[in-house]
This record gives sequence, structure tokens and C-alpha cells, in this order.
Amino acid sequence: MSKQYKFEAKEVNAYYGDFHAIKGINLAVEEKGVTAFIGPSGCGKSTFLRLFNRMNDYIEGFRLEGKILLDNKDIYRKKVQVDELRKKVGMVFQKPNPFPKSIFENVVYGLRIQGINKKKVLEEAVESSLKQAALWDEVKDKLHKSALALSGGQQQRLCIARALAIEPTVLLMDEPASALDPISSAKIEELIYELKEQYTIVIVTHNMQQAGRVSDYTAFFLSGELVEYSKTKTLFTSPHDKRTQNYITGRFG
Ligand SMILES: Nc1ncnc2c1ncn2[C@@H]1O[C@H](COP(=O)(O)OP(=O)(O)OP(=O)(O)O)[C@@H](O)[C@H]1O
Repeated sequence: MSKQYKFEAKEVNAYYGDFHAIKGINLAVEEKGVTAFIGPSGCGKSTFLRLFNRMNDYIEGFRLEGKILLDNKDIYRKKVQVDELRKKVGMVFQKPNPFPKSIFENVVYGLRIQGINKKKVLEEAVESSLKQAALWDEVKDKLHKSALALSGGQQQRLCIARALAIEPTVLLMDEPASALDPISSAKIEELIYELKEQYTIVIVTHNMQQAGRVSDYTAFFLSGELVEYSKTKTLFTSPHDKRTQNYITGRFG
């Protein structure tokens, strides 16, 4: 039997209207651990990432060809319920986007939508998600204060806690640390390192050092194509493709 991956993209092409943004990509993401997508601005990293939880579905004129499998099942087949998919595949964005609510209500937001309102269940979820997101100690005495009063780095960890509360198996992260100061950014990296034991993490990053530090596998994209995909160490120390080498040595991008 062939190996089962967490995600598999098969012959994937994606279009915004006439614009061909993703070109014939095949890529398999290992279960658990971190896979990083790198490449110059506009190469299609975010578009490709967003395919994994059908985030591009909302964009007018967007069209997909090929298949994206999660646990061996096509997530674009007709009977898939997108909200169910997103329970399994959480997402964290570049800019922290807490809701204008308390820290507590931010974390339990997804659970309340699922109709879970039991106080004890919610309290447990808040504590365990905030602990996993390495934020608990900083906020445990002000859970009912506004999330908007937190620092940017704390807000981003809160958004990670909010994503974890619905118990996904995958976390998609689109440049999760790029809007943060270096210390907050380092905290997010440490957190990713902790979480990868338990979750499959796919991260888009502009920062090659960051990709080198946090990821197990790295995919290099250029103009909508996947140029090279391998173990992070291999990609950064002995890339096969000249274009990868040029990019990682700073010759373009
Ligand atoms: N909603 C959209 N409508 C039309 N074109 C889009 C849309 N979103 C992205 N594109 C185009 O698709 C291409 C890939 O964009 P994408 O955001 O995926 O790249 P990226 O590698 O993530 O870039 P960056 O690192 O700058 O975020 C770009 O040429 C972009 O202009």
C-alpha cells in the first residue's frame, strides 16, 4: 500500500479569472511536523496554502483544477461541508485578528458556534488552549478583559489558541510572525516548534531563516510553480535546482 500523507495536491492548477496562479503542482505534506512554503512575493504561496481549507472559494472568478486530498479524501468533492473541513484545518493569518470580545470569548468562539455552552467545558477548553498557545500565564487573571488590550504578539498567540480550541489536526499559518516584533516572533517560532509534535503545520513565510529554523520540509515556489520540495536541511544546504540556489543565496526575490 502506498504511504498515506496528511495532504496531497495532485495536478493542481488555480486561476483568478484568466490569471494562472498555481501551475500543475503535485505536493504531499507529511503528517505532523512543519512544512514551510517559501518564495518571492506573488509566487502563489498564500493561494496554495488557502486551497487546503478552501479559503479561496470566496474569491470571485477563482477556479481550481486537480485534487487536494486530506487524509486521502478529496476536500473539494461535492458533499464536503466546508465548516466541518475547517474544524479539522484551522488557520492563523498574518495580522492578528482577535474579535472585539474578551479573551475568554475569543477562545471559545468556535465552540459556541458548535452549540457548546457548558461552562465547565468552555473553561477547560480555554485553559488548555491558552496553555498550548503559551499564553495562559500572561492572561489567566484577566480572561474577561478585552482581547484588544493585548499586545500584538499576545493577540497572535490568542488567535492560535482560538484555532486550537476546536481541536483541529492541521494548522495553516500565513506568515504568522511577520507583523510582530523580534521577541514576539521568536515566541511564535518556539510555539510552532512545540505544536508540531501534535499537529500538522503548514506555514507560509518570507523569512528564510525562520523556515530553516522551524520547518522539517520546505517547498520553494516561483511564478506559480513548485520548483523544489525536500527536507528543509537539504533544500537549504544542497538544493537541486539553480533557481532555488539563487533564491536562498539572495540573488533574487
Ligand atoms: N483575489 C485575487 N484576485 C486576483 N489575483 C490574485 C488574488 N489573490 C492573489 N492574486 C494573484 O495571484 C498571485 C499569487 O498571489 P499570492 O498571494 O498567492 O502570492 P504569495 O506568494 O503569497 O505573495 P506574498 O508573499 O506577497 O503574500 C499574485 O500574482 C497575485 O497578484
